[in-house]
Amino acid sequence: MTSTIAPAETADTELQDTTLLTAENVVVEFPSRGKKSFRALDSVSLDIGRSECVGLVGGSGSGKSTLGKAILGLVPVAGGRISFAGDEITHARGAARRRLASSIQVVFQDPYGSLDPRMTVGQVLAEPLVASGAGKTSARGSVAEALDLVKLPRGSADRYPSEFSGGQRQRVAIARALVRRPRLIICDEPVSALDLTTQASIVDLFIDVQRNTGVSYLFVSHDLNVVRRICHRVSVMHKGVIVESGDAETVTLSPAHQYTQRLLLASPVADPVRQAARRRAWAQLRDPQ
Ligand SMILES: Nc1ncnc2c1ncn2[C@@H]1O[C@H](COP(=O)(O)OP(=O)(O)OP(=O)(O)O)[C@@H](O)[C@H]1O
Repeated sequence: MTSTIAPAETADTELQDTTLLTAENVVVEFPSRGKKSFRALDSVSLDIGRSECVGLVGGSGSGKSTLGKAILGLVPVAGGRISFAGDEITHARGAARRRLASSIQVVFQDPYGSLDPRMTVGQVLAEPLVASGAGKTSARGSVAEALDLVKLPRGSADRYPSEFSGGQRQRVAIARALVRRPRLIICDEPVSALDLTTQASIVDLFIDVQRNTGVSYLFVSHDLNVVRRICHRVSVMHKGVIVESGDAETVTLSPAHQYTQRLLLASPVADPVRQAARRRAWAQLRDPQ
């Protein structure tokens, strides 16, 4: 499907640079009662190219969401540097952060909790546009384009979130992220709350949206099978540190780090390729090089 929603304009100076986001040695610490502060991110480095999907996998509490929040300016960064489209945004606040809000969007795990039940889908989607000064006609056009992109009928704009299934609500949440034409979407476990069939259709949707708009994703997940399907590259986090990075196929099927091998063994297995990868992971854990 071809959409009229194009990626946001790029400045001439950026055209040579294919990197959209860079995190260098990022440190995030949280206060910890009675002890010295708890380091949730310890010198984390990662980059995301234009139109690229980079996966961030790891177990619960490994720091995946914290990196997303650091990029969004939702937690203070105690060390290191984050740049977006050539500009440093590590400590961006106020007007600078508000300008970034149209370029960096987020889709959360919970399609039930993330939509206001009192607003129609059209109102949910138009709200950020109207708040940033768009006229009603232009907002209506952008809402229709966003609904097209997520393959929901345009008539969905007049309905309430409660009238939709979990997968359809996640489509609405993706449309809300797209409506301001972002260049990067932080997808924080966006399919984890969905059943397997719906998961597959939403992953396919993310892939289609990327093809149609050129948007980049930081795709946070604990599921190696999901990131192998959608991501170009993957980084693996454990206890606030990136322990392994590489192309998605290699990291998810032939991981080098013991922690990733354990994640692979913990993931459900259905097809022969994954079964072979699991056998290799078992062999490596038993007999490390
Ligand atoms: N605001 C906060 N205050 C104190 N500790 C926090 C805060 N936010 C996160 N943490 C801690 O930082 C660590 C990393 O949390 P984070 O939510 O980034 O993990 P995660 O990998 O996204 O886990 P999950 O998959 O369970 O969401 C955890 O130990 C968590 O308890």
